[in-house]
Amino acid sequence: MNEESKEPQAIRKLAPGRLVIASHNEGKVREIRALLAPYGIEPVSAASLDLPEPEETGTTFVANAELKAMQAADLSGLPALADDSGLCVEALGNAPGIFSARWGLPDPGIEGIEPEAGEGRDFDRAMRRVNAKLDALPEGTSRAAHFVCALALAWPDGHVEWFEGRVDGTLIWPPRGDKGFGYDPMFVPEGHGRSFGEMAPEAKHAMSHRADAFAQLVAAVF
Ligand SMILES: O=c1nc[nH]c2c1ncn2[C@H]1C[C@H](O)[C@@H](COP(=O)(O)OP(=O)(O)OP(=O)(O)O)O1
Ligand SMILES: [Mg+2]
Repeated sequence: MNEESKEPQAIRKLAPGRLVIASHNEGKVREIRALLAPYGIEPVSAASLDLPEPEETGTTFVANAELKAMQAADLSGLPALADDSGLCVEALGNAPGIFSARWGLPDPGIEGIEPEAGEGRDFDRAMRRVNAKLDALPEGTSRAAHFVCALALAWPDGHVEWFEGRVDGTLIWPPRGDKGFGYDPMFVPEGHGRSFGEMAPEAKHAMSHRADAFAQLVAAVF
C-alpha cells in the first residue's frame, strides 16, 4: 500500500472525535494525544465520556489493555484505544510490572510491600519503594529495567488488535526531572544521559515504549 492509499483509510476508520482513549491517567492521555496528532486524530478521553475505570484483572499487559479497550468500545459504541504499561525491573523479577500503578498506593495489597499511611496514587512513593527493594539486594546488583506498553484497539463489533512496545534503560537514584509522569524521573534510557523526567515530550516520544507500540499500531491500522 502506498502513502496515498493509506491516508483516506485512516480518516475513514478513525475520524476526529471517533476514537476513545480508554485511560484515566492524565500523563498517558497527554502522550497518546501527541502521538496521534500527526495522523489528524483527535480522540475523546474516557473521563470526558464519564466511562468507569475497570478493574484490571488480567495477568499480562496485553490482557489488561484488551479489557480496558473492550469495555470502553462496548459502552461508547466507538473504537477505543487502551494502554496498559509498566516498569519491569530485572533484578526484582520484573516487578512492579503490571502492578506499576498499584505500587503508588499507600497499601498496594502486594506481599513484601509495607502498607503506609496516606491516600491516593503517589509516584514518589512508588519510586522510593522500587529503589528500596533494589538497595536491599547485594551491592553491584544490576539496575537494569525496561518499560513495556501494550496498546489494544477495540472496535465496537468486538474485534481487537494489540501491539507491544518496549524501551530498555537503567534506574537512577535520586530521581531527576519533573517532566513526564509515573516512574520517568528514575529511568534513564539506554544510550542516553538524561532521565525521561528531564526530557522534553518530543525526546521521550522518539524512543519510548509507548512510541514503539504506536509505530506498530500505525503500521497496522493506518
Ligand atoms: O511512560 C511512562 N513513564 C513513567 N511511568 C510509566 C509510563 N508508562 C507507564 N508507567 C507506569 C505508571 C503508570 O501508572 C503505570 C501504568 O499502569 P496502568 O494500569 O497501565 O495505567 P493507569 O492505571 O495509570 O491508567 P489507566 O489504566 O486508566 O490507563 O506504569
Ligand atoms: Mg490502570
